[in-house]
Amino acid sequence: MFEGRPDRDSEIVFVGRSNVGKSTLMRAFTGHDFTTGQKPGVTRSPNHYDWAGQDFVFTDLPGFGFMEGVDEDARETIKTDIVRYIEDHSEEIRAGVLVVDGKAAVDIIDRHESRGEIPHDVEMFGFLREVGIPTVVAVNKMDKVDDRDERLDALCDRLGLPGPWQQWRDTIAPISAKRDQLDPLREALAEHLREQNRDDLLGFVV
Ligand SMILES: Nc1nc2c(ncn2[C@@H]2O[C@H](COP(=O)(O)OP(=O)(O)OP(=O)(O)O)[C@@H](O)[C@H]2O)c(=O)[nH]1
Ligand SMILES: [Mg+2]
Repeated sequence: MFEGRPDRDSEIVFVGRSNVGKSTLMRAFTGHDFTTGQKPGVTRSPNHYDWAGQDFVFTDLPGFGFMEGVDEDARETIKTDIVRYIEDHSEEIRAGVLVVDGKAAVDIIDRHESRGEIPHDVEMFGFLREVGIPTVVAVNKMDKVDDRDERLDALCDRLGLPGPWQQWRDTIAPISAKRDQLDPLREALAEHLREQNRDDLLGFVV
């Protein structure tokens, strides 16, 4: 199980498959240099980041799904731990950021579905919403995507959100963490905080 969470009343979590850019995003939001890597599975236990005297913490959770050199059992354990962590802290989690790779996500989802499996991203999106956590899908690596609107509409479709994607701006945020193009995500998170009357936390996301 994951230990060492700072005792904070508000939290925003980054979740997603391996190698989608969660740690890169965390660095962009906090200015702190977390380990990121070419190899999936770099982050194996949560990275927490908080500020002295502030009742808020960002958490970068380990990636799930395929990881080279990590066997099936270990992957399942990581995923179970992530689910449990989110359930245990659902009261504190003001928003969940499900990070996906904008170029690869739809193909991976379709591949799993064609095999009769539930795709990790679809499962995690449903789970976060079921637990009652306002969720933003950060569609990352958009710098690599040419057919932007088509990709985003297809992703909405797979997540059960009727298109066009533009009507889901508080849920679908196309970004490039690497290029520091994060405004759609910052705005979506700000909207969710405002809805919860937590304007006091806006400074952490915008
Ligand atoms: N092209 C592009 N690459 C990116 C972007 N964001 C992250 N990457 C790259 O994707 C790779 C994985 O990034 P990480 O931040 O380590 O991914 P992660 O989701 O934390 O991975 P795990 O810890 O394994 O779950 C790195 O090589 C990043 O530089 C982006 O917006 N565009
Ligand atoms: Mg990471």
